[in-house]
Amino acid sequence: MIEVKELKKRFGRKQILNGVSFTANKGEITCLIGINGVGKTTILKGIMNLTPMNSGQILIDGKKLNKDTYEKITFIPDAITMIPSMTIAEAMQFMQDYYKSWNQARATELLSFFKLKQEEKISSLSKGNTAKVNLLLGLALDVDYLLMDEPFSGIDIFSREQIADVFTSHLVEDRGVIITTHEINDIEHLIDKVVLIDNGIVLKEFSTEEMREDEGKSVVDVMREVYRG
Ligand SMILES: Nc1ncnc2c1ncn2[C@@H]1O[C@H](COP(=O)(O)OP(=O)(O)OP(=O)(O)O)[C@@H](O)[C@H]1O
Repeated sequence: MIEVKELKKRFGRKQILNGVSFTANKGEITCLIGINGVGKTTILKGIMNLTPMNSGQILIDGKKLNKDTYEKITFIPDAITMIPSMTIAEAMQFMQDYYKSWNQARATELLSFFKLKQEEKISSLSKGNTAKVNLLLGLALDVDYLLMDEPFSGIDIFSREQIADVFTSHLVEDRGVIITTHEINDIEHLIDKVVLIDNGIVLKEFSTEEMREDEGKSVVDVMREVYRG
């Protein structure tokens, strides 16, 4: 389980996070939602220690962040970080050389799942295929937790559907996923839990199934209530 406790973060005079707490379980997809600039990416970077927090605590399976906990998590940013002149095969080789946790069998499976050709250069890929390669490079690592920043951003509906399908496949399996997205409609049926961030705090944290069954509301219904009052 990832436990985020009372995270606070200021950029200059702007207090972005003001005591954010939530948990994300293994085997579940937890979705961070909130309007632009509310601090969703900052939270993911805080969990990875890429952005130092002013205060708060993060526990991974009960342990504070350390070298071993880092090997359990990977962060998939919203844009590919590979050199554009590389082919997909070269990018995969780079990951294999760099990460002990690289799982070549899973990478090969993801290539065919996303119908990608490994001889293609990253610079010549469509936006949708670039997003898929970006996901492939993260998903092929044998880690327990995946943090994904806006994996659906700026891509067409068919690519979005294909990317959504990976979440219900064994390629995500029993891993814990924290995802940020604006395309909630596409993935509402996949999400187990929602953490709604507003004004630097967690306004609501709920199970999508309980919300549907107990209150008959979708995630979008809850968002409308919160943002339109
Ligand atoms: N390195 C930085 N220096 C200064 N301000 C920053 C920095 N990183 C983020 N911010 C500010 O912190 C706020 C939160 O940014 P963040 O990217 O976490 O929001 P977000 O919820 O992910 O937004 P979006 O939905 O647009 O992706 C924004 O106002 C942003 O401008």
